Amino acid sequence: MSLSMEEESLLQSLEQQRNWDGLPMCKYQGFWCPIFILRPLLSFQRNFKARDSDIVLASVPKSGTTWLKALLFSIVNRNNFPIDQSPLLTTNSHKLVFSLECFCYTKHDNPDLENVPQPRLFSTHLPLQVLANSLINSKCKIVYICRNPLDQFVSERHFLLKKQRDKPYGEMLPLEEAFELFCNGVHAFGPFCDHLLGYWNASLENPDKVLFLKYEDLKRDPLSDVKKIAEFVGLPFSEEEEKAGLVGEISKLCSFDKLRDLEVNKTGVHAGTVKNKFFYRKGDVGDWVNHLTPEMAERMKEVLEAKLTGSGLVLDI
Ligand SMILES: Nc1ncnc2c1ncn2[C@@H]1O[C@H](COP(=O)(O)OS(=O)(=O)O)[C@@H](OP(=O)(O)O)[C@H]1O
Repeated sequence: MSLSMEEESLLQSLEQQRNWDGLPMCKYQGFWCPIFILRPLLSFQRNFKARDSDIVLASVPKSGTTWLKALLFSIVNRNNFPIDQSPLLTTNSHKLVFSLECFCYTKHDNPDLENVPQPRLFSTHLPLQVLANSLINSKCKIVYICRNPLDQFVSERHFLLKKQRDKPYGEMLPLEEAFELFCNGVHAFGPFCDHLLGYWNASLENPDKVLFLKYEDLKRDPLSDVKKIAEFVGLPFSEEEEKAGLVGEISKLCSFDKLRDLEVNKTGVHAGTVKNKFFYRKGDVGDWVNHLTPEMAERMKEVLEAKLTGSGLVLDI
């Protein structure tokens, strides 16, 4: 759908810049919004009606979204499907948990979301400050995941390079230039520090509303985070479930190796354009050392110190 005249004139009033792969972006309410998201975002802000039972997964791209979608779906639906018949075995998690701005609101201004199975699971890469008021004011839950920004940057760059081979927007910037833009917060849905801080502060102010997770913790001890997520969304594992090993089974089903090796994730395509296999690369913590210099890591440490000091948020880099 194209922009209305009003939206077009809003766009013309906004600062614009290209992402590292040439994708056009505009600065809307403090964040770098890919322009193709602007209309869906405005529709979402205007029309989304949250339910108290909704669960929304939020993240900066490449922070563990695909993984957390699989975990959340499995936790919430554990009484609907036995593990060996999970829809995840034949369907990519992006098709089981819909993105609000990249899917639900892309074709319709006011899509019918009434029939999404209860509790409705959605995802978003949007920063907290632009979420629909209805979502903020309801009792719905937000599960946020963040990641070491160096790993996230490397992951995003690889993803864009692969995507670009299929559908180029323009020239891909050299690594150093892309990194400098990233450090300055210029990337899709950035600045990442503001994104993190928005949800981090909300999780401190209202821990029943926002659960703040780290990719690295999830890697280190998935069982503990799976239990934490279940409790947070009001579906704690019973003693019997724990004894039966269900927490471990869900973690194993959603593990990187298991999901990457499924036929659907080796050959399928997401939203008609992105190959599912692009969502599974290495799934490692600390892979940035193979791609970035110690000087780049130092630069990132300075950025984090300047932005996060005093917030209580510490990222392991
Ligand atoms: N199950 C599981 N376990 C651990 N890690 C996983 C898993 N699934 C995907 N990944 C890794 O997550 C990175 C992709 O991030 P996102 O899923 O947030 O991407 S997206 O925003 O949805 O496009 C990307 O990280 P990198 O490998 O570092 O590129 C994926 O490989």
